[in-house]
Amino acid sequence: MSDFTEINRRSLVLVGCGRMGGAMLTGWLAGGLEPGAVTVLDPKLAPEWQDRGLRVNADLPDSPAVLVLAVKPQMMGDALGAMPDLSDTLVISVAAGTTLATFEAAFPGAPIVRVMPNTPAAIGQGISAMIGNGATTPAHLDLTEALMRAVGRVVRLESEDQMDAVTGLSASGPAYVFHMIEAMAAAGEAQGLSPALALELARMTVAGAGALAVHADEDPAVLRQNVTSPNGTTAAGLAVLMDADHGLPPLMARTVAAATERGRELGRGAA
Ligand SMILES: NC(=O)C1=CN([C@@H]2O[C@H](COP(=O)(O)OP(=O)(O)OC[C@H]3O[C@@H](n4cnc5c(N)ncnc54)[C@H](OP(=O)(O)O)[C@@H]3O)[C@@H](O)[C@H]2O)C=CC1
Ligand SMILES: O=C(O)[C@@H]1CCC=N1
Repeated sequence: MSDFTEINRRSLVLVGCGRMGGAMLTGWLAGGLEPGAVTVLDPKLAPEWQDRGLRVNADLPDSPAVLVLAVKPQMMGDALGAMPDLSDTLVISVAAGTTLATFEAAFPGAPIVRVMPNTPAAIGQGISAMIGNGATTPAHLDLTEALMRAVGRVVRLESEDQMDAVTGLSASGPAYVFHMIEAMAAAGEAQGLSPALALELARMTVAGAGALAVHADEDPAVLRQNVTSPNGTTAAGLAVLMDADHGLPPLMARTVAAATERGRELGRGAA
């Protein structure tokens, strides 16, 4: 259980309870956040969140401990425009792109932390990166880390400049992995397996390999070599996948670069 004493006493406001906000809220409630201490603002809140003891689309409490902004970057202007003065509240944003400077303009003098989580947070297996502005104290950063640890691991960044690359790697990354499952399953089907069997094999291969990569002492490169018998099947497959010109490395480099650049665009206010 996380120490949410301060938040339970002063409350938390969550603005936007969609895929990411909902995933985090699930972990926080499981981690000891009291439902009555949470105000959720979301005009189209999913039915699963009704009747859970949360304060839904209610007036904001006086001086909440934390305000979490989890709306799309394109909606952030509207959301910020509806916020009162919250000078004694820790503001946390999970929005891609939107910069600390944008939030500082909306909440002058407030402690603000940008966090970049990912959706495995929904099952407590997320990874979040965080960076605070100049008004954050160690206590603010510790409180943010406690919240995000309730839904997975946390790393602290040295500079906000790293945030777009983090977004392009670990926040968008689950989608790349899900697509890899889709691609592996389709490839298995092309070799004659049934769709259901191919999907089960692909899904569990990615899940098992991911778990092994986390729990094993060896680097992923060594784990890959452990699978690869000289002149065997894996070597034949990897000769295609690891091709320096047409394989996964240049494709993944372009993928993460495109996502990173999109984060920068969103930070400049692009629609
Ligand atoms: N999904 C992901 O994997 C990740 C997302 N993020 C970030 O999280 C944020 C949310 O993304 P995600 O959860 O995917 O988006 P969703 O669209 O699933 O959730 C956003 C929610 O906020 C609601 N909303 C819109 N405007 C307002 C408002 N003014 N006040 C209150 N609620 C509002 C939306 O309602 P409606 O649908 O009616 O517009 C929706 O329910 C984004 O900034 C994104 O960059 C970060 C890391 C990973
Ligand atoms: O696609 C997006 O813009 C959001 C941010 C990272 C993951 N989803």
